[in-house]
Amino acid sequence: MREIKVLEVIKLGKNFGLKPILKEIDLTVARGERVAILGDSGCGKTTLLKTIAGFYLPHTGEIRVEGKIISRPGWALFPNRRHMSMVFQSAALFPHMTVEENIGFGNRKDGKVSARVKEIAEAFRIDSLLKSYPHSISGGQARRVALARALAAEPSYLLMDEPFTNLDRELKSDVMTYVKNFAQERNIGVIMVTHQEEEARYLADMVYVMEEGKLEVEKR
Ligand SMILES: Nc1ncnc2c1ncn2[C@@H]1O[C@H](COP(=O)(O)OP(=O)(O)OP(=O)(O)O)[C@@H](O)[C@H]1O
Repeated sequence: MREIKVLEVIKLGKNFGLKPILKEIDLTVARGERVAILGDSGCGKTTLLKTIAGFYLPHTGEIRVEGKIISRPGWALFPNRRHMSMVFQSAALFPHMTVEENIGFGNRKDGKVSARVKEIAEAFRIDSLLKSYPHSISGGQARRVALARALAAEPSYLLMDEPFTNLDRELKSDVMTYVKNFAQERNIGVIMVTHQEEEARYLADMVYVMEEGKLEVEKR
């Protein structure tokens, strides 16, 4: 049988307490495809990404990667076994590690990885910070380190929660172009959550809109 290289979210539901946050979400993202999700604050975008990444269990439905179930009610494959990288809204760097160690985290310390870390750090203009610790860098720099860490792992799927906020215009454009090319060249499936329509249209092949826990293809 032909291998299906696709991430499938099927009728996914998630509650916090009694409140339904995600309602029967269906979403398919193939390797090499880029999807953006637009939506107002509080509609459930972060909850969806964290459920796909394996940090939350769904209440209904399931998530499959290449045909295999990775999340269903009562069971989820560990986040670090999913070949996914998640860029959190808060950057979430490891405070006791240098920028270089943060970016290289999760990779074997071979020459290939250090060359990749160096290349990404240069592209994101954080190469002068490699020996610094997260407490001594700015919010925009921390966000670029978080993005660099996610790319350096060369995931099959990249999940990004508002990844380009805090970056000035010129830098944002360079970083977005680099992420887009990186994903394209390596056949990485991307799901990005954002409030910015411009970012969504630039990065993604397909834009969805989320409203009160429901996901629909954007109607233009
Ligand atoms: N851990 C949690 N426990 C209880 N309620 C939560 C939790 N996380 C999120 N919520 C609630 O779920 C709803 C959706 O939150 P979520 O963070 O997914 O929204 P969002 O669309 O990502 O918002 P924003 O754009 O502001 O980041 C909100 O009402 C939020 O208060």
